[in-house]
Amino acid sequence: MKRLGIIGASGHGKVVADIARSMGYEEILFFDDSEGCASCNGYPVVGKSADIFHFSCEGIVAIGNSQVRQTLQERLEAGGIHVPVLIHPHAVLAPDVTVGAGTVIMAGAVVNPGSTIGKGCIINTCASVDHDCRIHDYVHISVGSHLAGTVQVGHNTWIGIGAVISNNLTVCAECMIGAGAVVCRSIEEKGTYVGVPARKIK
Ligand SMILES: CC(=O)SCCNC(=O)CCNC(=O)[C@H](O)C(C)(C)COP(=O)(O)OP(=O)(O)OC[C@H]1O[C@@H](n2cnc3c(N)ncnc32)[C@H](O)[C@@H]1OP(=O)(O)O
Repeated sequence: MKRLGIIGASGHGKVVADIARSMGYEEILFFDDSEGCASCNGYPVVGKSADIFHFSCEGIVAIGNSQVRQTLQERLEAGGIHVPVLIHPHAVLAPDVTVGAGTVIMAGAVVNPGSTIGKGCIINTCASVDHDCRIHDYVHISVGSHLAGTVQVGHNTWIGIGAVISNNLTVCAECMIGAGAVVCRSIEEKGTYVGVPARKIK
């Protein structure tokens, strides 16, 4: 039986569970460290994150915070739990695209030829990653954001909802690109960037 443990009984967790169900997982169990959380979208919450090691299942982390996601995914991998890649059947990926363990690709997302997606990433609903992009580990490309061709996004960076990154640019590690921002120049210093064109605010 295909059985998946999802750490994080949140809104994001619900979407991850739905993708897993559509990929043929027959049993889905949630694990969450908050108190008093019994179920998530009809699936049972059966314990805290550390309890997953007592169950015979694959495991994935459905937590938006990239540092927490990385810590927990590394714990799963070190504990010998298989961390799958989840891709919604209505996402479109070119055949040569490589995707790292623990990455989740939502419905309507498109990833074009020559691109690589690292570990523990979220390529959210209707986001697009065009040709020859390099998305490093634990990046989140939010709902409806668009990366043109040959864009690099560094480790742990979060591209906000509806943001746009123009072609041939790099966004370095540990950045937050705000909702609706348009990045027209490479970003080489970590921080929070918003607006059109995107400028650093923090
Ligand atoms: C399925 C899903 O839900 S996926 C998740 C999608 N969610 C997102 O993408 C969230 C993106 N988050 C944002 O855009 C946030 O506003 C952030 C992270 C950029 C900034 O948040 P904070 O650090 O809390 O900044 P704060 O709200 O204090 O704003 C600071 C200033 O920047 C401005 N600002 C904040 N965000 C933006 C933005 N996206 N575009 C333009 N200006 C912005 C604010 O108006 C404020 O300006 P002021 O000082 O003149 O009043």
